[in-house]
Amino acid sequence: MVTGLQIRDAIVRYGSTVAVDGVSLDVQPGTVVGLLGPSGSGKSTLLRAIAGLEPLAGGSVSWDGVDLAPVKVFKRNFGMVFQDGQLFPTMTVARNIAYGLGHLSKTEQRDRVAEMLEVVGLPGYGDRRPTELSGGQAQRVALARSLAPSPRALLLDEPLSALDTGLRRRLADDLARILRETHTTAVYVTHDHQEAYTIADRVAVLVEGRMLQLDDPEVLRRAPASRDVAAFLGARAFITEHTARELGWEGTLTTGEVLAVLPGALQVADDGAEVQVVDQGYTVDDVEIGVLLPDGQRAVVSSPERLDSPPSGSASPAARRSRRNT
Ligand SMILES: Nc1ncnc2c1ncn2[C@@H]1O[C@H](COP(=O)(O)OP(=O)(O)OP(=O)(O)O)[C@@H](O)[C@H]1O
Repeated sequence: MVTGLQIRDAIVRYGSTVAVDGVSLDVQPGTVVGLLGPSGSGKSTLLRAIAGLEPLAGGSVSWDGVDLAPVKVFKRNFGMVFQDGQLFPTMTVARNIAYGLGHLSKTEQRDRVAEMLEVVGLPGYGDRRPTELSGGQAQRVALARSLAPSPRALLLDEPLSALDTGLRRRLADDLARILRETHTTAVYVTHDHQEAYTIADRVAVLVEGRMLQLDDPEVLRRAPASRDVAAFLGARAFITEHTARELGWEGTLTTGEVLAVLPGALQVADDGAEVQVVDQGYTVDDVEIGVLLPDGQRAVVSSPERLDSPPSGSASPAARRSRRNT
């Protein structure tokens, strides 16, 4: 029997714009699928179509094999969390979380609110107003409010994007843990690769309304299905087996395959190949050293520190494979 969410050949149009162009994917119960793609790639539109907020021009959205087309938004039993949690400003945190719990008794509501505050790490915050919360706390409350009525799935649209980078990383870890511990079925929209890899069991890469690949993060990084996917994942250089071997790589490629050099794929090593260093710059995590590969392409080598005298760096390749060539 088919279980969970099924999207088949979904098409959403705004006038002449095809925002979602024939996307099919399944979300198994208790798993999280990330929708990752650049701005305007159709992520939010697909999420809204799943929620029933945008009509499909073609295809279907089903739950447990039942077509949801005739089911109204509020009857679909999906929870939603947006970039700005949209808490009711005049209600306390507790009343916000209890909002969808009208079918329970007052005592049951109180217990559920306390349980949800515990889950999102904010026990004792029930009497506060949304204005008395930090951005991160407000998003946790929004999550608690969406989870409280036990929706069959949660649809999250860039829920962390209004937060600063450090908080974002921490909350992404928390969110991943909460979704797993509560066995929540979820679709998670983001344009942040790291966030998608942290939170989602499988990640769908959307570009211009089309789904280019759906895989777990490890497979996406190791074997992007095309140059477009690899480029979106950060590859700037695509090298042949010959060049890869000059860099010390020992694998083999089949005809037509090239290696996509993803961020972090090349590292400084004493016994690596010699390459010309063209520039160096700091990132939050490490130093990025711009180098010229033997075939003249520019690539970036990650290093914990700057090279003091960089006449020739050396790079040990761990480049990732792109299955398709041009
Ligand atoms: N209400 C609308 N009316 C007309 N066109 C729209 C509307 N909403 C989105 N679009 C268009 O549909 C396409 C997909 O937009 P969508 O918001 O789904 O992308 P996205 O991947 O979520 O982008 P972002 O990451 O910037 O939020 C874009 O070309 C956008 O301009």
